[in-house]
Amino acid sequence: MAEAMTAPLFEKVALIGIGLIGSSLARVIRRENLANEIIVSTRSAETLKRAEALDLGDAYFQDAAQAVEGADLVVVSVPVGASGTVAKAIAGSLKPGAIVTDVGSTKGSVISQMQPELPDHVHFIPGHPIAGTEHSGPDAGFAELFEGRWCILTPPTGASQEAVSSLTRFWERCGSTVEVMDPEHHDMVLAIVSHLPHIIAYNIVGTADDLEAVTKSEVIKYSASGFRDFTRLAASDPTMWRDVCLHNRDAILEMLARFSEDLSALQRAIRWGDGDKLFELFTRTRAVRRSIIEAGQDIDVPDFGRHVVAHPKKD
Ligand SMILES: NC(=O)C1=CN([C@@H]2O[C@H](COP(=O)(O)OP(=O)(O)OC[C@H]3O[C@@H](n4cnc5c(N)ncnc54)[C@H](O)[C@@H]3O)[C@@H](O)[C@H]2O)C=CC1
Ligand SMILES: O=C(O)C(=O)Cc1ccc(O)cc1
Repeated sequence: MAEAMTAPLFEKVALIGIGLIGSSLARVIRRENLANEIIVSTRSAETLKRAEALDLGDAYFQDAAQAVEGADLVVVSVPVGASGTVAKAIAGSLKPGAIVTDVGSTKGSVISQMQPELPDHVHFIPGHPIAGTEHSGPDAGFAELFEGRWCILTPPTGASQEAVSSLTRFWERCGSTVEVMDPEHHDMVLAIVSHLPHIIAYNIVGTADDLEAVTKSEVIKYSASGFRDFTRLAASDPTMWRDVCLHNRDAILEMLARFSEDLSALQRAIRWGDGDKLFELFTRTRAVRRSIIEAGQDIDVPDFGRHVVAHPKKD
């Protein structure tokens, strides 16, 4: 009975892209015995060599088409702007009945890039683990990344329930809880909870960096304040976040417009000395933080930090 619990879910898994997310998957797949064979593929020869040195898989291919041959599960973990190129490259080599999924931070755009390229004989079930760090590359990954996190699946209408269940079981064995959602809803929700915070962080750190010409090293010197939290997000991978901004454009612009209005109201309250308004807002936002902690959804940042320090960026 115990053996059935730990039996591999897939015979052969192909991981296309072996950065933070792909390499975390490789590690958890091996640790949890989720597949008999792990095939690793990535565009750059240097990254592929590094993945091999880290012993992340059983076979390594620069050519994604070769990598997916005979695979039961294909996980595409590349910057969202590269999804269409990858789908086109693998389309002709996919095994009938294979599940093709991705981990991209945007869903509408990934679906419109990948869906038209993929053959009808595969099950395309897009996904997004809500788990990550500001680090990238194969060294940055770790098997525990998905533990206690959400993973959102956005299956197209008419998708095979069996394929959705199979992918759900996979993510559950990685430690995540799965939620199914429409891609449009996903993109709107993620715009406010993930994309905007990163954009705001990039902006505030950029502004401080511009000011540094005037204040010299004071930005670094006094950064053990609120600014430091923003610098972690603003250290995230530039390619990944450029693609997120370009590929969730409408939802991000809508949220940014709302954010700007609220910022103007805050600016007005400060200008006119409206202490009540400031106090009311700060009390409301403090309650949001408390409910996140009560729901057990706060990320232990120091622990995260400690772990990723041991796995510095390498891509
Ligand atoms: N970094 C994070 O915290 C999270 C990222 N994601 C999503 O996961 C995906 C991957 O992100 P990371 O692993 O963080 O990125 P990463 O930069 O660590 O790794 C990306 C990988 O894709 C490869 N790659 C790039 N273009 C390629 C192409 N055309 N063909 C084949 N391989 C290609 C790179 O060589 C690298 O191995 C992105 O779509 C991102 O939006 C999702 C959740 C969290
Ligand atoms: O590092 C952080 O705080 C993150 O927010 C990680 C992250 C980045 C992108 C995603 O699509 C999901 C999670």
